[in-house]
This record gives sequence, C-alpha cells and structure tokens, in this order.
Amino acid sequence: MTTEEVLPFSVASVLEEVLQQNGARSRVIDLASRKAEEAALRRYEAAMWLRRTVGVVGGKDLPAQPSEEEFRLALRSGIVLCNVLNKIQPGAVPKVVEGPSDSVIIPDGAALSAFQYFENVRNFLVAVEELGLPTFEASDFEQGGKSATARIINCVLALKSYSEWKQSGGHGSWKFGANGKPSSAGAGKPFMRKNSEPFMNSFSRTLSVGENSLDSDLSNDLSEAGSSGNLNSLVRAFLSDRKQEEIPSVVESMLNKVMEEFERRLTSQNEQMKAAPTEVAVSVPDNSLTRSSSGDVVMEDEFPTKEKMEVSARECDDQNHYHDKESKTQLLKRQMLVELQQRNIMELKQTLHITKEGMQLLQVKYQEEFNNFGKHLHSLASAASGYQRVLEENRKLYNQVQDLKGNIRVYCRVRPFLNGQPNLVTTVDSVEEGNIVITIPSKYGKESRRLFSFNKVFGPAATQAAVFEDTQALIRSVLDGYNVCIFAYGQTGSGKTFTMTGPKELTEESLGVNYRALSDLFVLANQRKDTISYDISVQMLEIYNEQVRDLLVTDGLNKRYPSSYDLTCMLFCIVQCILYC
Ligand SMILES: Nc1ncnc2c1ncn2[C@@H]1O[C@H](COP(=O)(O)OP(=O)(O)OP(=O)(O)O)[C@@H](O)[C@H]1O
Repeated sequence: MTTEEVLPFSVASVLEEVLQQNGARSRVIDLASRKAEEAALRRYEAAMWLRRTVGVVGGKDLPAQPSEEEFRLALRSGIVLCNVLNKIQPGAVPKVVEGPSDSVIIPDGAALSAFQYFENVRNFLVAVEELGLPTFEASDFEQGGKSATARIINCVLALKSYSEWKQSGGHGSWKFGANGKPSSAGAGKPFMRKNSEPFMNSFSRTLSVGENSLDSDLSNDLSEAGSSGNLNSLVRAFLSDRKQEEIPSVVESMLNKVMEEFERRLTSQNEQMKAAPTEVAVSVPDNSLTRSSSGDVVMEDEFPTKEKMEVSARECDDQNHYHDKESKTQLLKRQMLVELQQRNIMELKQTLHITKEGMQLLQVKYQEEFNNFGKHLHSLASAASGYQRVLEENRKLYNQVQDLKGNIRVYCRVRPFLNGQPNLVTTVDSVEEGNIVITIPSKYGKESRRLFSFNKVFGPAATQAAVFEDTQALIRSVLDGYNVCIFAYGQTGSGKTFTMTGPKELTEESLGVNYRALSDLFVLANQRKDTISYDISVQMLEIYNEQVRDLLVTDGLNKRYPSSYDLTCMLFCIVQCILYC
C-alpha cells in the first residue's frame, strides 16, 4: 500500500506542482544566467580560499578569479588539493607526488604525468572520503564541463567549511551547507542542506529511517524516487542536485506542510485504532496493512525499513495489549449489564404474568358482575313493566273508586258568624258527617227541625285544608284524562269566594281550593315528568246576571264572554290535559 493510498492527496503531485510553480518563476528571471553567476562566485570563493591556504604551488599561482578551465587545470595534478588537505588534516595524504615538471607552467593544461596526478587525486579523494566530505570523480578533471567543475568546487568548499569548523574548535556537529554530492560510502557525518534540514529532520523523524538508508537513497535520481513512491528518496534526490539558492523557501514550506499533514494523519490513524480496537484489522505477515471496517487505510506497505517494522510491531503489541485489557474490561461490564438487564427482564416478566392473572381474574369478575347487572336490569325492566301495568291498573281502580264515590258530589259548608254578629242565633241544630239539622222557627211557637244530607258537611270550624282534602283526589283524575269540575254555590256572603280562593289577606293556611288544586296539579305533573308530559292552561270566567266574563282578558276591561250560562258562581275549569306515554 503506497503513501498515496494512505493520504487523500499525492505528495509527489503536490511536490511536482510546487516545483512546477517554482520552475515557472525561475524561467521568468532567467535561471540559467543566475546559475552561471552563482557558479562563478562559488568558483572564485574556492580559488581565493586555496590561494590563502596553500599559496603558490610549484610556481603556478591559482588566479583569483579563474575560469572553469583554469580552475580545473590548476587542480588536476592533485598537488594543491593534497597540500590543502594536509594543512587542514595533517597526514591525511601521507605522500604527495611533487614532479619535476611542477615548476613548468603548461598553459594548455597538458598532463604532467598521468601517474602523478592520478596518484595525488586518488589519494586526495580517498582521504576526503574518509573524512566524510563530498567527493568527485578523478575523471572530472578530464571531462570538464559545468557539472564536473561544480563537483570539484563543491569538494573544495566542503574542505573550506570543514577547515573553518576545525579552526573554530570543532564543537558540535559539523554540517556542510553547500550544494554537493555527499559521500556515498560510510560517511561519518550526514551532509544535509542547511535550508532543508528542518524538513529532512521532520521527515526522518516521521518515517524513522536510518542514516544509511538516507544516504543510499541519495544515489537515486528524482525520477526513480518518484516512480517508486518513496517520498524520502524523492525529496532527497531532488534536493541533492540543486543548489541551496534554488530551493525557494516556499517549496520547503510546502514540503513541511505536507509532512505535517502526513504526521497528523498518522497520529489520527493511531488514535482511531485506539478508539476502535475491535474494528482494526490485524496486520498480516507481509507487513501490509488492511483497511479498518470504516474503510480507512491504517498502514502502507511502502515503509521499507526494518527499524520501522520493529517499531510498528512493538507499537502494535502495546496497543493490542492495551486494547485487550480494555476490551476485557468492557466485555466484563457488558456482561454485567446484560445480566442485570436479564434479571430486570425476568422480574418484568413475572410482574407481567401476575398482572395478566390479575387482569384475567378482574375480567372474569367484571364479566360476572356485568351478567348480574344484566339480569338485574332485566328484572328491573320486568318490574318496571309490571309496575306500569300495576300503575295503570291502579289508576283504573282509583278512578273507579271516584266513580263509585259519585261523579257529582255535593258538600255543605257552614260559614261562622262574622265579626259583629256574635249575638245572632244560629239555625244549625247539629252537624254529623253528611247530615245537617236545621232548626226552623215556627210562627206559632212550635219549632221544627229539618234534616239535609250531603256527601259531607263542614261545620263553621272546618279549615280550608279539611275542605280541600276531600276534593284533592279529583286532581289526580284530571291528570289521568278525566274531566273534573268544582264549583261553589250559595247566597251572597255565604263564603263561596272564601272557600274557593281564600280571604283577602292570604296565608298558607287560608289558601282556598283553587290554589291548592293548582299546586297539587304541578306537583303531580313534576313527579310524572319522566313518563308523561303535560300541557297546562287556565281560564278564569265569571258568570254574573247571566253574563259570562273572562277574568284573565288583557285587551279591554272585563271583556264579556259571548255565551250565557245559567250559573251564578265562579267556575274553575281545567280544560286541557294531554298525555304522553
Ligand atoms: N268559613 C269562613 N270563616 C270565616 N269567614 C268567612 C267564612 N266564609 C266566609 N267568610 C267571610 O264572610 C264574608 C263573605 O264571604 P264571601 O265574600 O266569600 O261570600 P260570597 O258568597 O262570595 O259573597 P258574594 O256572593 O256576594 O260574592 C267574607 O268577609 C268572608 O271573609
């Protein structure tokens, strides 16, 4: 699994994009001329340092500002290089071949002696390589060209830097800040670019790649590194062939951001693995990582180093151990929770079972009660039906009794003496139930008595209630649909109005038959309101001197009734009674 599969973006593509942008800008400012100028400055710096360090060697002084060819020819014998190296590191080159021809200036740069300069150059390169300084090829003196000259200059400037470091006491780790091809074999010190150091440190720290691995990767070119997907090789190969000044800070910033993002995502992956240990797939023997259940890639198969594999394995072991303990604890908690829930469920089931039984008992009980209620209601309905029949029969019997008593009943009431009549002598001899004996004075001194019979005779002491009591039963017959008529008859002042209505100042005891009859009528109608609805209306008539007058008329004074009756009493008549069954 490659880096591109781990990250949601391609590091190489980001790098290429940044480089392309940088390239575009470089083209604008004419990078070629700038390179040439910078190369010349570096060459002059190297020459100046050599002149100061070794002076004139073999009568051939190195120009202060040599051309590429002059610089290369001045150093091709290896004598200058060996001498300067021995000054920095005494005994680094034990034997320097000083040929007789050294005193001869050969303008065309022809070879002094192939053996001489080959031995010197070889010894110098071996010594330099042992010091871990950047080297070049011996053939670079013959090939010439910008690249070969640049490698030679790079080596000289590395010597210069190393010399300055030693002169300053050699404290700390020496680092060569110039662009150079670092040693490829067993270098004691890493040659890192000063500007790229933060990025490289971060990258090395992130990937846990060893120094040797880094150095070996430096031999790969950019295309090889890019095609393999190894970011380390890609960056190092790219940086190794370029000068410090050619690497804009923007590129390094971008690379730092890429690595920060890379680190952040790796950290995030680790946290996700810790958070969801059961979801993380176990690594397989070929060191490739599988996807988690959420689909995230958790490792790549392109991390090549053994150290990283071991570190990853240890981390995985630690994480697995931690996850095992945590998962055991969680499993135990879940088991306890499940057991608790199972107990609760059992209790709920028992409660539900008891409730069901209770409900069934209640249902049976309610069913029984409901059946009993039904039976009781049925019996009540039967009783009510029987009651209605009985009641109807009772009515019939009641009215038959009234008939037997007589459809026409005549009562006699004797008015007492009024105030101012106490000395008068009454003619009533005796009163007994339905008989009254009247004394008839005789003109010849011999009194006679005469007996009169009525349905009932009320004496002077009879109350209004006693008079009404015998007529009260007729009111019920009215509500059963019978016609009833009660009227009073007698001479003027005999007490008709008093009996039927009452005195002028009415009290509850002095109420007459009319008030009491109407009151009873409404009481009975209210008692029967659930079964019978009554419409009640009243008329009040007066028949006097054969003239009938409506006493309740409102459109005129005592409107005269058109009919004439042979009655001279007040009439109370209940004219309408409608039955609803
Ligand atoms: N039972 C009685 N007890 C006491 N006072 C009575 C009784 N009956 C009648 N009176 C009184 O006798 C007087 C005459 O009675 P009432 O006016 O009822 O007679 P009436 O028959 O209606 O007379 P009229 O035919 O002229 O109208 C009234 O003052 C009345 O209060």
